[in-house]
Order: sequence, then C-alpha cells, then structure tokens
Amino acid sequence: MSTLFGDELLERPRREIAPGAIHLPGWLGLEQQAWIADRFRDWAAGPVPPRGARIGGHEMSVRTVCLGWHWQPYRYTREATDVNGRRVLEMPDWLVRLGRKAVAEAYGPTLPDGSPSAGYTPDAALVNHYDATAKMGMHQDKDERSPAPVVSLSIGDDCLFRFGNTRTRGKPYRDVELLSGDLFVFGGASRLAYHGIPKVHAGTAPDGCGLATGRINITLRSTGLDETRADTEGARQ
Ligand SMILES: O=C(O)CCC(=O)C(=O)O
Ligand SMILES: [Fe+2]
Repeated sequence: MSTLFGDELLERPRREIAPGAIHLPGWLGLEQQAWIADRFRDWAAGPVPPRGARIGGHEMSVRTVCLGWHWQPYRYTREATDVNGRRVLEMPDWLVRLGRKAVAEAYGPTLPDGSPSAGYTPDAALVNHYDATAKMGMHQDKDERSPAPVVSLSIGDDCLFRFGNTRTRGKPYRDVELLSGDLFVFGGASRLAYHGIPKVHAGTAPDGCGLATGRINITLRSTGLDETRADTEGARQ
C-alpha cells in the first residue's frame, strides 16, 4: 500500500547492517520489479533450466539459474556441466548497469576496495527462486576471486535475511526483513560475511511486483575469472 509520504520508506530507512553491508529498502519500483520478474521467466525458459544445486548429496530447496557464468558447488564454469552441459546465457548489459547504479547509491563514487563505483562490472548473476518452503543455509559467497561487492535484489514474497560475521555461521548476526524491491549490497569488511535465508513469508508478495507467490533474488558478482580459464576452482575453497 503506498501513501502520500511513502511511510513504508520512512519506517524502513537505509541502514548499514555491518561495515560495508548496506540495506536500501524499496530501491526498485513495482514496474521495474515486474519487468525483472518477466526476464526471470525468459531466463528460466533458456538453455539451462533453474535447478537446485547439490551440496553434500542434498539438493538445495532454492532453484537457481545463472547468467554470465554458471555457479555450481564450488566453482564457476561457462557450461552448466552439472545440469545439461549447455552454455549459460550472457550477462545482460542492463543488469551490469543496474549493478553499477546500486553500488554507487550504496557507497558513493568509491567502493570499499578503493576502486571507482563507475568501474563495477559484475560478470555473473545467480538468480534464485524460492517457493514457500525454500530456505538457504548460512554460507559465504567465496567462489569469486575479486573483492568487488555483491549486489542483491529481491522481488516477490518477503523473507528473513540473516546477515552474520566473517568467522562463523553462528552469532553474532543481524536479522533483516527483505521486501520486494529491496537492495542489499555487501562488500569491504563484510564481503565474506556468512548469510542465509531462514524463512520466506509466503503470500506477502505485493500486487504488481510480477510474482503472485514465491521470491526471486538476484545476486551480481564479479568472478575475477578471465575468458581463457573456462573451468576454475573457487579461489578460497
Ligand atoms: O536470497 C537471498 O537473498 C540470498 C541469496 C544468496 O545468498 C546467494 O545466492 O548466495
Ligand atoms: Fe550468498
């Protein structure tokens, strides 16, 4: 429900959740969310279908389709060798530019690693789909060789996002509600913080966001890999 003074934004101000970890509520408008939800449907109908990655013999409840580079535990490849062997779709230019805008709004002209926001060029997107019961356990995003921040966009149902520390999966952590349209960026001292999604609040997706139910999350990453290394183990395993 929108109000004259955008009460929902007044109640949910921009916050630095941990050093370098910034939550910008309501960053995407409903029309933008709906447009991105349509793109998700295009990507899901592309060469590599969304799949639950297998970790330690268990299939993740979250289903993921990748752009640019395919992520599988625990490496990036151009071809989805753990799905159907096909090459993933290219990273769209609009998504790179959206990521650049996101880091500029989160950090200003300079990223925590000292590089210019204008040079932020993520080369992979992991697009996750959560149904009502899907969760994601506490983990670090550490298969990238670049220190560049991760940009996270949420569309659809609200969820509980747990953002922790860089040492352990447990406390201390902070719980943040991510709503449709929210942006969360983590870089600098928080780049390797553990995080996860303990719960999706089914049926909370706002009208007009492009998803009747369920949740999409897009994370943009800079792999730090180059074209010639088509199959590379994660640097920090
Ligand atoms: O769904 C989210 O908000 C987080 C996703 C995530 O942590 C990941 O894809 O690595
Ligand atoms: Fe993650």
